Amino acid sequence: MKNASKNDSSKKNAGYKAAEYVEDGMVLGLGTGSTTHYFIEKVGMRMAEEGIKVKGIPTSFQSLLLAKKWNIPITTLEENDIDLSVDGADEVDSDFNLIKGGGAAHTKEKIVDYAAKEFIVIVDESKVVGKLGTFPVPVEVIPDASRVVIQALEDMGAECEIRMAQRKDGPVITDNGNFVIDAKFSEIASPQHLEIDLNSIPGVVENGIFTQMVDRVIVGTSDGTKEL
Ligand SMILES: O=C[C@H](O)[C@H](O)[C@H](O)COP(=O)(O)O
Repeated sequence: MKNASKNDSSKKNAGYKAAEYVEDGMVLGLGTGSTTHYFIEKVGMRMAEEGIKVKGIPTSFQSLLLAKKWNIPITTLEENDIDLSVDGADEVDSDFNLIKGGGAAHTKEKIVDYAAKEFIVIVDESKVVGKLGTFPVPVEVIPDASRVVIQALEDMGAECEIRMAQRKDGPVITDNGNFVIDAKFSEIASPQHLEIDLNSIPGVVENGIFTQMVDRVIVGTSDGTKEL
């Protein structure tokens, strides 16, 4: 699913630009993925070089490890509100609707990103689309419900695959112990409605459509950034 190294300088430009929005004392939502990697890196560098102090709420085990690497103190939603969350996306449209979950982290990401006072999305140009839906919608599902959820998704017109692990036999297991079904819809007419409809299938934990929550989209290019 991932397109990790291809657009690295664009991802770095986007991640580093987002780190300019971080202020001393902020609690940050730390998204997941190869673009957010650069945001976390730059926040860590600013802490070391400028002496700013922040705390982070990771959205995955991957972002927890990265935060630890850069000495960003970890906190939780129990203890703190989030000032700013920064996260990547697999697709973003002109209304700032997103598909996320290419790294199977969308459930925690949605909790953290929705809870933030400000949410910035960082992408390279390949993620900007006219209409969502080329990228299949990741749907996290309780393992026992997989078959019936696939049936319900197919009834809604999707082609479905349980996401398979690499270097492990069998399905990807999320940080929450669940499976991910990648659901390819031929058309997503209304992201808002689909986001709600998918979550009303019993057994679905969360889906990767994010709507009505993004404040700013920073697009990294090979020589800088632009905003949508
Ligand atoms: O589950 C993973 C996340 O939603 C990522 O933020 C998304 O897949 C984008 O990742 P990347 O920046 O690696 O393309």
